Amino acid sequence: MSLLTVENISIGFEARNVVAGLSFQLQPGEIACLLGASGCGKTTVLRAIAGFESLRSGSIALNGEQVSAPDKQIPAQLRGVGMVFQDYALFPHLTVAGNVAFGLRHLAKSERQIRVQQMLDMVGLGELGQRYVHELSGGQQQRVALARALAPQPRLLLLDEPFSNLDVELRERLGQEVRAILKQTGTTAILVTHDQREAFAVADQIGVMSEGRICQWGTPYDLYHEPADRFVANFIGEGVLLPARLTAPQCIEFELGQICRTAPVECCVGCEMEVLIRPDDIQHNDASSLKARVLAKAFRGAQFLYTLGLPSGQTLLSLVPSHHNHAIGEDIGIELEMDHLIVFKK
Ligand SMILES: Nc1ncnc2c1ncn2[C@@H]1O[C@H](COP(=O)(O)OP(=O)(O)OP(=O)(O)O)[C@@H](O)[C@H]1O
Repeated sequence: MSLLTVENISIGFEARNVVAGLSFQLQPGEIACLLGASGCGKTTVLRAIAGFESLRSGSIALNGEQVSAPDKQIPAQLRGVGMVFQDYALFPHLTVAGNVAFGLRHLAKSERQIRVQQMLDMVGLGELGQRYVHELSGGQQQRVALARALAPQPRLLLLDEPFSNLDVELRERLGQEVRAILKQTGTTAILVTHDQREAFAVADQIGVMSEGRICQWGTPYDLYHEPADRFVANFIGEGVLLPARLTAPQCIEFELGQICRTAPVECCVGCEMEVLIRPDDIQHNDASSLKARVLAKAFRGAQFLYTLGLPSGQTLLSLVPSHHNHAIGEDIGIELEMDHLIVFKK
């Protein structure tokens, strides 16, 4: 049985619907992410699952038990759902251990102390239980918030932009750490974020959201390599869409040449389409007769991300090992190496 079933929910404020007919399911132990631009309704969905927003239509069930429907709302404190907020919402007047113990008042003192220490050890703060929150770094505070939310062993953990106050590098590292902790404890969780690197680091399944709907639900790999539409293709990863045409039942021709493979759209010979070219589809090869001009370059450590101009005026992106350091304005040889063919009908 699914741990969480969100079925066709709509949520609105006054005349406006901000979530419209949204559905998804989570299996026990699964980590999902709702990913989307600011204002698309991610937090509203999370709040509805927690029990803080009412539904206009649809239903939410936890372990098969309906907890939300238009005429029903089980109170938040009875749902067994934990939350980690963007600002951590830690209590400044309590020690780290006091914060983690907050949701454990139902346990006997000795049992509570053992659980608090286990949680702090798990998040790598075993020695810091007696510190106060202001004596910790942002990353340490984030871990206290996680330990506090996990301590009562919620059946579902909701994380609302939990890394947004941290710098980019720390975000990715903590994202991986949080994933490891959730997996270790078998916790089912939903992360809400607008940052796809964070989503990729943490989630098993991602729902890409736009205007209160889920456009595509899938693994990070599938979203990147098999985006369902132009919106997801543009939102996930980098890339450009180039004009193309079907020249034979299984051959697509465009400015960089011809690819003969079954196109993942129904289309007649002669039909116009667009092909998605990711930076990793374009290999640098000095010996290639296909040339493109370096228009811009961004150093990414091991690689450069080159923006390349084609003779038609179209631009491309290419990830090239950074020992190939070419100047802006230089023409370089490129070749196409595509494992995944992604096309959209015009
Ligand atoms: N209590 C409320 N009253 C009226 N409108 C609201 C309320 N809460 C949210 N909204 C509106 O609903 C829409 C979705 O908000 P929500 O916070 O769910 O988006 P989000 O995707 O989480 O955005 P962000 O990443 O900026 O937090 C926004 O347009 C927001 O202004």
